Amino acid sequence: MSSLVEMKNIKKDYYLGETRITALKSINLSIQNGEFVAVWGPSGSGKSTLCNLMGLTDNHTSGTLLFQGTEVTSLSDNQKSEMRNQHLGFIFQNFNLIPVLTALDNVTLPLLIKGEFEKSSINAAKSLLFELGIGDYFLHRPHKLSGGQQQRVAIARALITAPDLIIADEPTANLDSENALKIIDLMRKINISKKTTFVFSTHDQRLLDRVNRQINLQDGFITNDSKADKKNNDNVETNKNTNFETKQML
Ligand SMILES: Nc1ncnc2c1ncn2[C@@H]1O[C@H](COP(=O)(O)OP(=O)(O)OP(=O)(O)O)[C@@H](O)[C@H]1O
Repeated sequence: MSSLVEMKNIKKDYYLGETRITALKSINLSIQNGEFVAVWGPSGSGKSTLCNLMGLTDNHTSGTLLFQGTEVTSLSDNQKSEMRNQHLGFIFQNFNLIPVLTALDNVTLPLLIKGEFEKSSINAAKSLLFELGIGDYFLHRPHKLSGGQQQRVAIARALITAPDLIIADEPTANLDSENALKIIDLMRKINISKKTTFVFSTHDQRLLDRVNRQINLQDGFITNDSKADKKNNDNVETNKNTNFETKQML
């Protein structure tokens, strides 16, 4: 079976006028279904660029990028949008919830965009919000929610279409360290229980013991790509049956 994402000799250049900035230099990696991966590195090392390429929201300059075995450069913009809608979910550091919509409407929207029926979409969104511990807040607009609560709504929105891969670019950057750990733990529980693959970027080394694989970036190169030992994973696996009801901790 093919990898979820495969990058071979990926390079990404940006241009500022005449000046070329090479953000990624010869990246080789593959992401398998079910992995929980942190991309870690200092500011400017290329984490967001890598997330954007994996999320099919930007184009690489050279090399080969396969998503579920399909060469991405062979796809039209419409086909890429379709692939994003069908297979990918996104979580952002600023949460990016629509301010005029309630938590419930924010989570329902991706299903309506996909053409699902309104009633079943609302029911699915509501039940997911309860599953993630924020059901009591479903009629709140984002500004009435804490950062941790907003990020939970954003996680629900990313998850509602049952994507194969969720890309989270610095999902904890705007959270205090306690809530940052809770959000990563929530993502890990979803990863285990729903088998959703996660790739998230961070510059926070304290989050790395929560992952089963870390990819370190420095100046556009992968300097380390390591998987956690089995023991570490087993510790997380033992939490498999805990539910997501952690609202008292938010
Ligand atoms: N749109 C752009 N135009 C020009 N240069 C860019 C652009 N986006 C990123 N860069 C440059 O590419 C390099 C990698 O940037 P990137 O945002 O991917 O790094 P990062 O590790 O995510 O950084 P941060 O943690 O600060 O977000 C940096 O030198 C950055 O200045």
